[in-house]
Amino acid sequence: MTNVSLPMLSLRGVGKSYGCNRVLKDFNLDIQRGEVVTLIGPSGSGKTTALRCMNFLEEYDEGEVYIGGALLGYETMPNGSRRRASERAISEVRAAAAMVFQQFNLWPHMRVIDNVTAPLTLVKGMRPDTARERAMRVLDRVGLAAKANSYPSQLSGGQQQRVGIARALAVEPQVMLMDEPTSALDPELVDEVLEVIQSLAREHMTMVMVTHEMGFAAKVSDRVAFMEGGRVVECGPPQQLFSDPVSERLRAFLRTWLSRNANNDLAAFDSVAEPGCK
Ligand SMILES: Nc1ncnc2c1ncn2[C@@H]1O[C@H](COP(=O)(O)OP(=O)(O)OP(=O)(O)O)[C@@H](O)[C@H]1O
Repeated sequence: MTNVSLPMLSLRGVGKSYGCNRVLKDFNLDIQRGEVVTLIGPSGSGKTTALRCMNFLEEYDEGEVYIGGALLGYETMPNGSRRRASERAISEVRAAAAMVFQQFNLWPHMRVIDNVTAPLTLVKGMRPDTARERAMRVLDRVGLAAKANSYPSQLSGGQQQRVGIARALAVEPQVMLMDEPTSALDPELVDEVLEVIQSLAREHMTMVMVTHEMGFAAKVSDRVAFMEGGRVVECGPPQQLFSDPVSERLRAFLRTWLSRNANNDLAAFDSVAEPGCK
C-alpha cells in the first residue's frame, strides 16, 4: 500500500561512481506526487545517471532512493548495515516507475501493439486479451490507435516516441522517468511529443525528465533542478530559476546556453536574456 503523505520519489545523499569517477555526490531531491521536475545541467553533470538511479537501472552505491516510501535496490539488515535486495524485491519497488528513453528503444521486429503489450504479458503476466485492450487504450491516449499494426520503421520519430510513452503508460506507473525524450527528434516533431507530455502533466502524472531544452523545461516543469558535478546546485520553479538564478554556476550555464541558442524560446523569462546582469 502506498503512503500518500510521502514524496513519490526521494533521493537522499545518493552517490554513484564508475571506477574512480565519482559521478553523483550527495545527490538530494524529493519529488512530490503529481509534480513534474526537470533535471538540467552541463554535459557530464550526471543527469542521466541520476535518472537511471531512480529505478536502479544504474546501481547507486551511497545514500538511499525511495519510491513511494519503499527503499529501492537494498535492504537494511537488523544490525543497520545494508545489502543488495533480491531481484524480486527490486522489481517490486521499481514497478512503480516507468522509463522513456531518448532513442525510444522500441523492438523493430514487433508491431506497435506488440511493443506495448510485451511488458504487460511478459513481465506482468497479464492475459493477452486484457493486455491488448489496455495497449489500445494507451495508444489512443497518445493519438496512435490507428498505427497499432505498423512497425516502428513505418513511423516518424515523434510517433515512435509517442509509442515509447504509451508503452511506459501501459504499466500504469506512479512516476515516469524520461531521459531527453525529444532530443533525438527533428525540430518539427518535438511539439507533438511535448503536447503528450504536457497533457500527462495536466493529469498530474508525476514525471522526472532530463533535458537540454530550456524552453521545454520551462513549459512543462513545476520545478527545475540544475545539476553540476553530480549534485543539485539549485532547484525551484522555472520562472524563478531562469529569471533569477542564485548561483553563479547556473548564471554561467544559462549565459552559455543562450549564446548557443540565439532563437531561444525562453523569451518569457525576461532577465534570462542577460542573466549575468543580476
Ligand atoms: N556506463 C558508464 N560507465 C562509465 N562512465 C559512465 C557511464 N555512464 C556515464 N558515465 C560517466 O558519468 C558522467 C556523467 O554522465 P551522465 O550521462 O550521467 O551525464 P549527463 O549530465 O546526463 O550528460 P549529457 O548531458 O551529456 O547526457 C560522465 O563523465 C560519463 O562519462
